[in-house]
Amino acid sequence: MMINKLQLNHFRNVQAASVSPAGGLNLIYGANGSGKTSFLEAIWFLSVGRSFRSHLSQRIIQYEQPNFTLFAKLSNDDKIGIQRQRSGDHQVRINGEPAKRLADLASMLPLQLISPESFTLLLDGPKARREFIDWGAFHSDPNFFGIWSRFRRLLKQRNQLLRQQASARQIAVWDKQLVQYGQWLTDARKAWVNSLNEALEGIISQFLPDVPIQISFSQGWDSKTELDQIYSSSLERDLQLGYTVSGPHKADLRLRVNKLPAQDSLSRGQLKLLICALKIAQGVVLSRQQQRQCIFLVDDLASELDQARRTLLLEQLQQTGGQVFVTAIEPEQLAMVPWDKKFHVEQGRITEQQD
Ligand SMILES: Nc1ncnc2c1ncn2[C@@H]1O[C@H](COP(=O)(O)OP(=O)(O)OP(=O)(O)O)[C@@H](O)[C@H]1O
Repeated sequence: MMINKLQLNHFRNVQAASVSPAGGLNLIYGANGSGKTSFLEAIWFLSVGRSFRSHLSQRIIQYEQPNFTLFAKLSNDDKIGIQRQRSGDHQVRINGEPAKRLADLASMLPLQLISPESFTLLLDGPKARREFIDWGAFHSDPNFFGIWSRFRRLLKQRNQLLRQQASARQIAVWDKQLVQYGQWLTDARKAWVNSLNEALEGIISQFLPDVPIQISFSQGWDSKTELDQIYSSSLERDLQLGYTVSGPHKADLRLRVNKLPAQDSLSRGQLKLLICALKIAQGVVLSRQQQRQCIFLVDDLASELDQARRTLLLEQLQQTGGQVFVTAIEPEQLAMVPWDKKFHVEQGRITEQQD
């Protein structure tokens, strides 16, 4: 999937912009504070329905404006429109009709973002890595979202019962369904991680050839024990604590170098390369399994990477065959690949540059 046309109105410092990006490599360049990240943020918003920088959508509306509007026309002619009011009201339209759920946007526009915020994938707790695995499982199976949502609701209900000190019999009623959905989720996650590992091998051998990285899936409970036994055997402890300690909601992706957590062993540049490898692998698996291309947004590609690694990263992104948006301060920083289109951003004005 790619974006053929993108329009932004009153989005951060962009008053109005209409661009037709290339299907391949797009460079977005301009000085600090010109609006490059805002451009990527707008694309992200169209897929996820929120920002990757601020939890408050009001902050994204251009100062003194009542709302912002985003519109994208995709390569299959689908259209996505989002308008957000300062009051908090918002409208999301897909092909002119109100969208039923935000997940529909995500499945229309699979995206991977590589930005300074992406370091949370390795530096923060397991939540970000779980979301990372679930991105793949979500795109690989249309049933994933429904089952994942039901699992979360059931877990919430179980935790509520635990806090209310409900009887074991009452809780067991919920556990039966929780086990069913939880096991399904876990199998879907395992399958995705297996495919991801295959794709990762090749990419990591290029990005970090001398670093022995081990990647393993941790399902969230002792793998030698069945999930129903986990829920029943830990019931007493769960009741004492008032929440469910183990289960698929604790799943994680473990990344180790010489048996140590990757974040404790790798340099900042190596961590960035590992994150890039993980994100590119997501797109590679998606296109292998679903014959769908993922869009890559790369904010400040040049930072923390030497010239050789910048070239390698750009080449790998290009090889995915997906649409790529990369930001840089100066185009000379990334002159090693032929850009399909270049856009200059200056004080929120976005203009396509001809060579
Ligand atoms: N709601 C808003 N209304 C108007 N301007 C805003 C709003 N929010 C942020 N800005 C401004 O928009 C500009 C664009 O920020 P952005 O982060 O997109 O720049 P950038 O080109 O990525 O910069 P850098 O190279 O420093 O990362 C900044 O100058 C910021 O102060």
